[in-house]
Amino acid sequence: MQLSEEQKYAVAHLYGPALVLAVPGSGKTTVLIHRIYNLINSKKINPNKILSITFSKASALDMKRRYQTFFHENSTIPPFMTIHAFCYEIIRAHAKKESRRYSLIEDESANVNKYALISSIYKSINNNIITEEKLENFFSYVGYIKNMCITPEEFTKHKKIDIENFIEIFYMYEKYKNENNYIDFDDMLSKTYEILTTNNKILDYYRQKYDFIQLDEGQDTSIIQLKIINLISSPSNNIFIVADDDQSIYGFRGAYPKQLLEFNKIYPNGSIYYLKENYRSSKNIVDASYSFISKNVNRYDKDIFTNNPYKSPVKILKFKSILDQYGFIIEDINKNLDKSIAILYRNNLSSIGLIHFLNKKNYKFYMRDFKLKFFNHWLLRDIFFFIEFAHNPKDIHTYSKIYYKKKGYISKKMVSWAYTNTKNGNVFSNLLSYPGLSEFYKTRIRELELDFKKLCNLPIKDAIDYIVFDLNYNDYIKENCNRLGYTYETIMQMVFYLKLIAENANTIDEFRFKLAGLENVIKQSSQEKASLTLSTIHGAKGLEFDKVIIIDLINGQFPSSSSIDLRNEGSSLEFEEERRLFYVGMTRAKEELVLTCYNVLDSTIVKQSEFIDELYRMKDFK
Ligand SMILES: Nc1ncnc2c1ncn2[C@@H]1O[C@H](COP(=O)(O)OP(=O)(O)OP(=O)(O)O)[C@@H](O)[C@H]1O
Repeated sequence: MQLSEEQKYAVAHLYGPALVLAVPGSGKTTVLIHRIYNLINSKKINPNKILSITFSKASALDMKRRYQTFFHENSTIPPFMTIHAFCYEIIRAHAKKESRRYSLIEDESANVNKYALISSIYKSINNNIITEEKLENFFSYVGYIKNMCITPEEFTKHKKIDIENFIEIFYMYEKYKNENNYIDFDDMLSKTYEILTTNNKILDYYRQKYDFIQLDEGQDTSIIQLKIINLISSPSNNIFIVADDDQSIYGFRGAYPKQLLEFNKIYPNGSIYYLKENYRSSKNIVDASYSFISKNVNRYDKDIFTNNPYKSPVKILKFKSILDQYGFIIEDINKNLDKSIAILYRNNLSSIGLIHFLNKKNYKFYMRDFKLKFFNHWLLRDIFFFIEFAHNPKDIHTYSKIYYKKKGYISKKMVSWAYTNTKNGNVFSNLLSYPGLSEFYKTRIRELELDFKKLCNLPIKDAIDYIVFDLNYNDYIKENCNRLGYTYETIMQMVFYLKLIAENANTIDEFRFKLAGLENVIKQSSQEKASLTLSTIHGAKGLEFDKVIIIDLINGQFPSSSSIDLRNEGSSLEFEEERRLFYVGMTRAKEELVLTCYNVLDSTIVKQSEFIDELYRMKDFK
């Protein structure tokens, strides 16, 4: 590969701080690995003295692989590490000196893990069980606080928090960890910073260990991360950062690209290099994505160009239904078997229906960063409870989990009565013997019994509809989804996927079997070597494909409903991050980019993404 003049200029940078501000596909990673090679081969620097810090484990491996393939290098490979791995090394070195041992509490299977710990602290303070969503939010807030170097009090001043007594729980969590030598991922950063600022010996050791530090994806570096890197690279300040502020997509975790804009304040003598040429994408894709991102207000304006030719126009396809969208994808994959294709989406959930379809047609795919939350979701558990109870109406235990989630006017008192007064009959006959029951209630209970008898005989797909709409589980969803951390639309999307999977399943065991099969396919797909990749856009950061299809472009999904609400209230930070995410998705494509949406999900009419409206207004995509 022949480096361009602007790339050569950056690669040749030797001493002192440097920031490379670059556009997508301009060779940031390429420059990083060439610079290492240059330092080692032309400047005879010891490879072990050049540390490259990446954002994720996957990119550390990717960069190492690219370095080896590019230079056929089998001698000493310089270190490529995530910031967390680097920090953990420092913590362990410090612990050894102090004869202490820290245990990591990230692993869910460990005896003491952060999830179990917070669940128990939450219960002791709020006398209530924390939901999975709140638990996830809790750690996301903690991550933000630690990465931004702020206090929980400062954090809650500006953020609406859905966790009761958050500050108290935060401090109890910190205290417990400190007293018992436990750390989580976020502590790796704060603890490292604490060690480096209080222990000169360790600081000096690491300053001497590395003469050059390179930082990839600088736009997603948080305040604490940059502080650590600044400390280690000082006083020589041989720090080389590559970044694109338009690709900053981890603001919710504390990424702080603004500090790049202040680079010259931190390092008045620092050099700034610009990489403006996109080598990856066709001219159509570069033009469309550039016009799109220019809508963001909070950004560096920069020139972007490509010498690549025009290829297929960017396509926007609107289907009648989500099923038509899947149909198109299958057809399209068949036509492009020789290409690398990525199907990208905003939320992990989007993959469920698609995987079901691909699996039915025996397509192999590689999947990145899937979380198996869907298969453990409360919606699924509730639906199983309903069907199981329909088959065993004597099972008061199961009934007690659903009686308040459906129509029927059954009170807690009545259920407790049925618990203790189990004659031999089913739950309904026990309920009917509740003392002083009026005719009104008796009629309702008899109706309910008939409802469950009917449910018992339905194929699973119809049973799901019957539970949601005839037994009014829908009302429970509407009233509770926000409290449980979901939009109503998301839950309805899940209901739809469950019905897709349940097709042709007549018994609950068949349904379980299908779900387990799908879960298995997903687990295996992370090991598959296939030309088709399925990924969230977050997971596809840094990658490239011949063809990219971004699916499910529905307003409320992408951009997310919370970002739209906040934008409408006057705060557009989150909305701009959604736009950057969309931009990252668009710029993964080399030759072809297809954006798809639909009118109807199940029987509900949905609205296409505002981003599609924006693109339509900018260009003629027909
Ligand atoms: N000088 C060059 N000539 C030809 N191809 C190049 C050149 N520099 C980089 N490329 C190619 O352009 C593509 C993008 O490069 P790279 O992945 O390094 O970009 P990037 O800036 O890190 O991308 P992004 O930030 O969008 O993930 C790769 O396929 C790379 O091989």
